[in-house]
Amino acid sequence: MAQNFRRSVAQHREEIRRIFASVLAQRSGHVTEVVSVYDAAARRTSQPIVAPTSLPGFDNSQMDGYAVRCADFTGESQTLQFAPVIPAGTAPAPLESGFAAPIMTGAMVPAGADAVVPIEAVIAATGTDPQSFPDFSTDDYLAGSTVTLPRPPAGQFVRKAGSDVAEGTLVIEAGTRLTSRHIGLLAALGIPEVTVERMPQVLVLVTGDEVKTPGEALAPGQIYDSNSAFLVAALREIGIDPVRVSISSDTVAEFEAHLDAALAQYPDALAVITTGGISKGAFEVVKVALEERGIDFGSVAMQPGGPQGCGVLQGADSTASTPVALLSFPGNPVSTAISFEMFVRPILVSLFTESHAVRPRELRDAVLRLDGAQKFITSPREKSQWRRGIVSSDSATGEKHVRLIGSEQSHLVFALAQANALVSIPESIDQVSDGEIVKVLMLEEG
Ligand SMILES: Nc1nc2c(c(=O)[nH]1)N[C@H]1C(S)=C(S)[C@@H](COP(=O)(O)OP(=O)(O)OC[C@H]3O[C@@H](n4cnc5c(N)ncnc54)[C@H](O)[C@@H]3O)O[C@H]1N2
Ligand code: MOO
Repeated sequence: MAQNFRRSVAQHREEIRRIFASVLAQRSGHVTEVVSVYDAAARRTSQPIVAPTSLPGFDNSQMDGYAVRCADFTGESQTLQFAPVIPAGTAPAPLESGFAAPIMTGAMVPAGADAVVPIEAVIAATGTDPQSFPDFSTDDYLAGSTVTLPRPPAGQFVRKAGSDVAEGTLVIEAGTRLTSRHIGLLAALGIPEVTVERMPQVLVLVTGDEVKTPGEALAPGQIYDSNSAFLVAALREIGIDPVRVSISSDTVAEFEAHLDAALAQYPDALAVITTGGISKGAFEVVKVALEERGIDFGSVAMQPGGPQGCGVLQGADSTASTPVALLSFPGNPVSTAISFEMFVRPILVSLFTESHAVRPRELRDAVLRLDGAQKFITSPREKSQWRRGIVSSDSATGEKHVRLIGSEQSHLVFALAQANALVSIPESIDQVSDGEIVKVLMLEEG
């Protein structure tokens, strides 16, 4: 039976955590997918990766210089004839005794050569610049020219095949979260694709007769849908795979049709987030449709974002073959954004990502700086209020200050976009004065 709850933010967050845990517990293992190495950063490998080749793949030069045979050196230096130049990316002929082959960094060391003498070490012959190579545009330099080089230790500046990775080495274990450094290694090994765990899919379904997609023409009374754009972007930021379902009108049948079609199309979806249609109006489509399916609606002592719904959509009541978490957020854009910060980000980050880039954000202290003559702000007692703020650091003391931007109203998308923090005014407090320390939740690192 659906319930009308009243909860604190912490209680509602725990309820949503429990919902995700129960949905996950009813799924078997990870679904995997193959992705291009270029798209694999931050993904978790589902198979061990073994080097298909050695790195380097062939002996190559670490320096621009001359490939030589050490055995040719009878004294501390040796004058040698020019062999043809070896640019990177070519397969050289074996180096004959008595010759030195000009060789570029990364070029294959020819058979027979066992050291490279860098160009800087060339011993000057009268009237020559030892620091530069001859003109390779014609073969003239091959005609009887010589170069005098100091004796190198065997192996000098030769990067041996396999000295980095030997073919067959286990380079990345299953279950590794791929960093950019892993991605570079995979590409170096010539691996174009990797099998990774599929990130959970979250379906985003917004409602409202008045809500249109940017790019469409607006009739009087209509507005653009910003909630789905926000949610898709916010989910992507934490590595979740969002699916924007088309906008539903405020009719129950249409909402149900959209929901069921989306669940059928994405049978592995972990969750659905809806926005709008859950408060006290005459057309609360989401609430009406989902209460029938066992989703609870009620209020959380929070502003914005008071009206909330959550639960598990069970297969028996919908086309969902596996249980799906369902979260319903209020339609106001700032209410949706703050609901995401409170009830989605911390839970999905802790369940699915370990990257420090998306760590759950922590509350920090900042000194409230009110504008002008304003001495204090008020907040409804018994509600956790989240105001939008801009936090900056005092350049001399390093102390953090926060200035409020916009009011407490939940339609102010410009103020939200300008904010870099949410300012907490807890349930127990109904007034905060200029200069008091408040807790801030940073929306951007800094
Ligand atoms: N009599 C009462 N009225 C309202 C109450 C209340 O307690 N008593 N609560 C208010 C609060 S708080 C909120 S929040 C909203 C929640 O309403 P709904 O979730 O039912 O959302 P809607 O009515 O559908 O829309 C609210 C608001 O947001 C705009 N909206 C909706 N969807 C989008 C979207 N995708 N992108 C951008 N903006 C959207 C919509 O046009 C409305 O302006 O209820 C209050 N009312
Ligand atoms: O709670 Mo509503 O979410 O303030 O605007």
